[in-house]
Amino acid sequence: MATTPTTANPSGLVRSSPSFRTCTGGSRRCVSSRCSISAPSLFSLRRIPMRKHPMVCSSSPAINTVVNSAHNKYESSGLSEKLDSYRGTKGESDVLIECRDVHKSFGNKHILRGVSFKIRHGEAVGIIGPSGTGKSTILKVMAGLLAPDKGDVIIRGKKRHGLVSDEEISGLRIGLVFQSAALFDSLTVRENVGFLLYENSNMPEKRIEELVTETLAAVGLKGVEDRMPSELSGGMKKRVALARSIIFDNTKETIEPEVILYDEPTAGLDPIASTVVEDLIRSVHISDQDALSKQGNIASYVVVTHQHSTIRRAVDRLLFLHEGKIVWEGMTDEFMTSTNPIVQQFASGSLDGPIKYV
Ligand SMILES: Nc1ncnc2c1ncn2[C@@H]1O[C@H](COP(=O)(O)OP(=O)(O)OP(=O)(O)O)[C@@H](O)[C@H]1O
Repeated sequence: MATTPTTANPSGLVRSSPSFRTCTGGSRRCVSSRCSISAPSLFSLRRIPMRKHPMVCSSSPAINTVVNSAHNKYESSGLSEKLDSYRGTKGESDVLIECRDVHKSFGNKHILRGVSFKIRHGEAVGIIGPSGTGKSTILKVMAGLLAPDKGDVIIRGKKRHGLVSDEEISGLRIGLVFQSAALFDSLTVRENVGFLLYENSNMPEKRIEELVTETLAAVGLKGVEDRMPSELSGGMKKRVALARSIIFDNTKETIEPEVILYDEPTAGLDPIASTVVEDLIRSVHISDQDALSKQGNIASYVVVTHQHSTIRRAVDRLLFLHEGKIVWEGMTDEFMTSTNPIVQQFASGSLDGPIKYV
């Protein structure tokens, strides 16, 4: 991806639920697009030894957090509605995240130019498109790491103002799993996976340890709790990152649904390791069962990917992003037979067609 985070920037820990917040009250948030952890929150860690505290993102380039509060008309292309009627789900009650006419620029580069779509409860959605077209950017906007310059992000019917914060609308947890896995190098696998619980929950350490072991087993990893990230293969790191994103405080009275956003989860893996990760992504979804034969608890997920195998195995519906807009959307099986020239060129990998590489 264009913005691979360093291991010091655990972007995969973004959560939108107060119970999982990464920022504690009054602390200065690091607003780097790669980091959602506030320095004081890290330094106030109670249960991870001080000497092991991960380096905090030191650069915090200001992000333009101005949200145009004027009502932006939803410039629907009509595609969402077509799909809604196709799937017989016209209601709004199952929409967990909606991006409505989202625009985002970096300097004079206009990356997102009016992106609109909805993620519904139970969906497995892929975002595909040429390099540099803004796929990672839209994931960060959905996660609340970047604020749109214009347009809205609506979480379960409520507009999010600015970046994800302590005051984030409760009712939905959002996990973001970065391509690089973004594990803390100086922490063990156990500490990485249990990080947010050690920091933010009142769960006894013993219970967190058990939960970490259980969650690692759910992603097919056993006996790696005491290993350091440097002792893991690339595929194992991705599975640890996945475990970190699905672990949650199950002692709470109310457990909100969770959406996970995966940024190129199979990039850099061999075909078999890719299959393992693709199947894991499916297995933690509510429609499936994890490695412990327990029903998954992830309500919906969104995967940014370039890999055909990931599209085939892990995704039901696709959004095609090109030049900052959704130019096509459809079910996965419609992708290869689409007559849309942009889709055809992308699917075939041809140099000839509307997509120009400079
Ligand atoms: N924080 C940032 N500051 C400046 N430019 C950025 C920032 N984040 C992304 N960009 C630029 O925005 C564009 C889109 O980046 P993004 O990573 O979203 O693309 P992508 O579609 O995910 O690409 P790829 O498929 O190659 O990973 C790129 O030109 C990138 O350099």
